[in-house]
Amino acid sequence: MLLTSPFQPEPPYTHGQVPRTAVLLCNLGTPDAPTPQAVRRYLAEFLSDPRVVEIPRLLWLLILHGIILRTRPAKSAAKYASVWTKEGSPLKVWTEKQAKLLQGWLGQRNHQVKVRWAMRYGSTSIASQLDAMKAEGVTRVLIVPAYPQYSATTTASLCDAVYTWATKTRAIPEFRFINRYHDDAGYIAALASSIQRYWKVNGKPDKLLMSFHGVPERTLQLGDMYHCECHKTARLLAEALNLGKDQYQVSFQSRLGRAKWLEPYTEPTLIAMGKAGVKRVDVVCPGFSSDCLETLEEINMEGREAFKQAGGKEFHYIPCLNDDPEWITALCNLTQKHLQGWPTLEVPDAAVLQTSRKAAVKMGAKQ
Ligand SMILES: C=CC1=C(C)c2cc3[nH]c(cc4nc(cc5[nH]c(cc1n2)c(C)c5CCC(=O)O)C(CCC(=O)O)=C4C)c(C)c3C=C
Ligand SMILES: [Fe+2]
Ligand SMILES: [Fe+2]
Repeated sequence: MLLTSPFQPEPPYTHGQVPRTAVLLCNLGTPDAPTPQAVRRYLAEFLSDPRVVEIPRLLWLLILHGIILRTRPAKSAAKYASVWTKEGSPLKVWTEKQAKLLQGWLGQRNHQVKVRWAMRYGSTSIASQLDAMKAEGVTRVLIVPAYPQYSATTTASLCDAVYTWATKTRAIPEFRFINRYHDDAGYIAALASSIQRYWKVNGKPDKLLMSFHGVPERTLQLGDMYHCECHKTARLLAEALNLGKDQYQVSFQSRLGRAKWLEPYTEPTLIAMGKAGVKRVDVVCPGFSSDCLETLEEINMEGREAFKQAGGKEFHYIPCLNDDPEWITALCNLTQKHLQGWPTLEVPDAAVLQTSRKAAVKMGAKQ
């Protein structure tokens, strides 16, 4: 039966049992290839987002197009090439794997929930995944950011992408957003276990450096709680590891531009440690749930080099949680908690469907 009225039920409603609740695991995004052209495309979209760079628009667009997009893509592409895998960019590979595992974990608990993954910038966009979900008859979507700490530059920007898609959509699904899980017990325990496992094999360092992605300091003055959430994660992690205040440090990496960002910066911290006679430092990046350019290249390559050149002897990089089973379990528990009240196994109501069809026909819809 073909209906053309505004009350037209969407196709999946006319079929049998369909999963109608979905989870969308969202990460930042990454270039399609480690080439200057692909990196330029990615950076142009990323750095044009007013959530990411909050300086007067015209001035920024001049700097972005006049300087940054002329110089950075080639340099960044070479860095991406140094971490690229056969399957593609590590950020994409891990995010895809996490979504697959989360689907399996939730399935084991008898949830008829479809799990998809998306990137805020670049391919496998949030809009394309929401379109695909709608085509599958999904009516409720839980947005799960890959960022444990809330920042307007990342988390809020994901929300913007969802809302923008919604402005162009007639029948909008119900949405829920997880904003933060920086102090989630499962996330902290997974981090602590992965570090303890690493130390069991490799011994312990003189210092553990917990390096988080930086943001401009101004965002803190404007009310972004990111800085505080990173420090809370670090404190809880140190407590779980039984570390004294002199055994760990927090720093912020990946600064871009000349403005002051959250301090202390990671690289100068590593240099200061090397100069101060710290023999072994282990670096962990608790704010990144997947290894990516910022951890594999900036920390494990550039950071290592900086520490050693400053006189440090041993540098260890402790990988991100990636596909760690304890982490996937924590993600599953977190997801389940936020799905509460949403039936995740549902049979479409045939009576309601019949009534809406009759109403549509009455109003002139063709059969
Ligand atoms: C003004 C610039 C940037 C802000 C603010 C920012 C915040 C921010 N970013 C992440 C997570 C990631 N960033 C990644 C790469 C990356 N970040 C910036 C700039 C800002 N980030 C740039 C220009 C790049 C691209 C790489 C480069 O050219 O240096 C990545 C890795 C992407 C990958 O492909 O591997 C992640 C992840 C967070 C969590 C955050 C704020 C809290
Ligand atoms: Fe970034
Ligand atoms: Fe970087």
